[in-house]
Amino acid sequence: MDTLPAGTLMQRAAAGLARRCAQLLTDRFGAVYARRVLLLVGAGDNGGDALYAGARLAARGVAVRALLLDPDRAHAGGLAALRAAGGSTVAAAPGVVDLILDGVVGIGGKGGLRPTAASVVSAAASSTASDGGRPILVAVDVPSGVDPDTGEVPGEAVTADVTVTFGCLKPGLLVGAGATRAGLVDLVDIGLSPAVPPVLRVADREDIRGWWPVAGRESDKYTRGVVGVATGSSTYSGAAVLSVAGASAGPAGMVRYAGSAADYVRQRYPSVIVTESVERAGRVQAWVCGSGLGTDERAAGELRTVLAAPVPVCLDADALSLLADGRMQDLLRERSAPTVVTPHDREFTRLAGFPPGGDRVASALGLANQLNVTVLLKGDRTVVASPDREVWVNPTGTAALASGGTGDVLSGLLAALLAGGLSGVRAAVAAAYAHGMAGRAAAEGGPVTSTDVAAALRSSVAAVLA
Ligand SMILES: NC(=O)C1=CN([C@@H]2O[C@H](COP(=O)(O)OP(=O)(O)OC[C@H]3O[C@@H](n4cnc5c(N)ncnc54)[C@H](O)[C@@H]3O)[C@@H](O)[C@H]2O)[C@@H](O)CC1
Ligand SMILES: [K+]
Repeated sequence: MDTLPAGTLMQRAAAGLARRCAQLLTDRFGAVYARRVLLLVGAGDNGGDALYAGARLAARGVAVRALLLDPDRAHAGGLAALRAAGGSTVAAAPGVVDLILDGVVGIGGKGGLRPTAASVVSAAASSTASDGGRPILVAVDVPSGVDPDTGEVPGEAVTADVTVTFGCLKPGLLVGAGATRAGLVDLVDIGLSPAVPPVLRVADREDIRGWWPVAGRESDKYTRGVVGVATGSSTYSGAAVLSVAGASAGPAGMVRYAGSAADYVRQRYPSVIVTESVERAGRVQAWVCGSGLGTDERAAGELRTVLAAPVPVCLDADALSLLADGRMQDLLRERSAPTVVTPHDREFTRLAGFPPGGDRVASALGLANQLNVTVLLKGDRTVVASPDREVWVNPTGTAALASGGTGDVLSGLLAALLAGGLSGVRAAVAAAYAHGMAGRAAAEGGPVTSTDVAAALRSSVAAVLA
């Protein structure tokens, strides 16, 4: 990087940005020529990228106008290039705009958009495209107002259709409120190799296929793993059935159920070996414990037995409520086998003593460190963080999964992956990925219940592994 001339990276960024804009214009309007582009230009290099990209578009016959937020500090080279290519500046957003380039702030931005910038952005966004629709909004590097490192949106921010980002995927484009502001994220390679490994990784299908335990010719039901399900109760028998459904869609060779919903589970899943308590369940290679268990003395006893087992454990729902008790947390920290917890925001707050807040990655890492567990923090972009500071984001999430009982399916599947021999992190990431795909598949048939997600899970797993 030291050997590159200063402007080289900016030229590469601008070239990638202009290419993407040209493609968006062609897709929507059939051509690039004579389209109208408005650049919103801040005082830093982010504005410079926008100006150079604007110059490239102007050279292709686009009518490019630049609105400079701070005319005296606008990138001088970029502005000269734009003018030389036939572009011009304007004092206010024109009425007709086909595409807006948000070059207000990039990675140098602090806090939400300042008031002047916010009003310029909202005036521009309310202009009309030449086909009568809304202009396409393309963010340069990050949507201005989004914290690039955390995804926090502390005030006003741009909501983009597409974000063209340079060099690496910033965490703020992948998690939290920032992810929903970024729209589709396009990465432009500008020839930078990161000095440190990425903090945040996004799971893809190849990862999941590579990790998922597959039965070989030598496998039997025990070598494929036995998963123990300690969820539900006579009152909450549905939770038991949903966890068993999740566990059954995983790679484990056998599912054992232990709890007071045993009869109910036996009727629905004749292949599941049922008992009334964890103590009497026999050997398992991993447990899932919590949902529908209740929080009474009996439930606490079952959780203690699960925590004492020298096998991986996935804890959810009522188990997390019971863990708000500090003595239980000591049992957790003493475990040597992997533990995964799968909280939503309220459960996270109870466990950690603080809410996840805007920086979901830092929060998940903090809890993972505090409890010595892998944390799967549920959300639109579920975050998985391990005690050794590995962090993944799941890209398959869908609003369809925000429905009661879907978490039971997820934790059942996660435990089956633990029983199949995956590490806590991989089991969590793979379960979230497949669960998201099942949620999407279920949503194709209309409003989704957790039963639909459970029903879609097997074929979604098969599709991911195909
Ligand atoms: N660092 C690199 O290697 C590269 C950087 N590039 C571009 O350079 C950008 C970073 O440029 P800079 O460091 O100059 O910083 P930015 O352009 O991101 O922002 C700094 C400017 O924005 C103003 N500002 C800060 N917070 C604001 C807020 N909340 N509301 C309104 N204005 C605010 C500041 O007064 C300052 O003038 C990247 O995001 C990227 O677009 C690219 O050209 C490619 C290479
Ligand atoms: K921007």
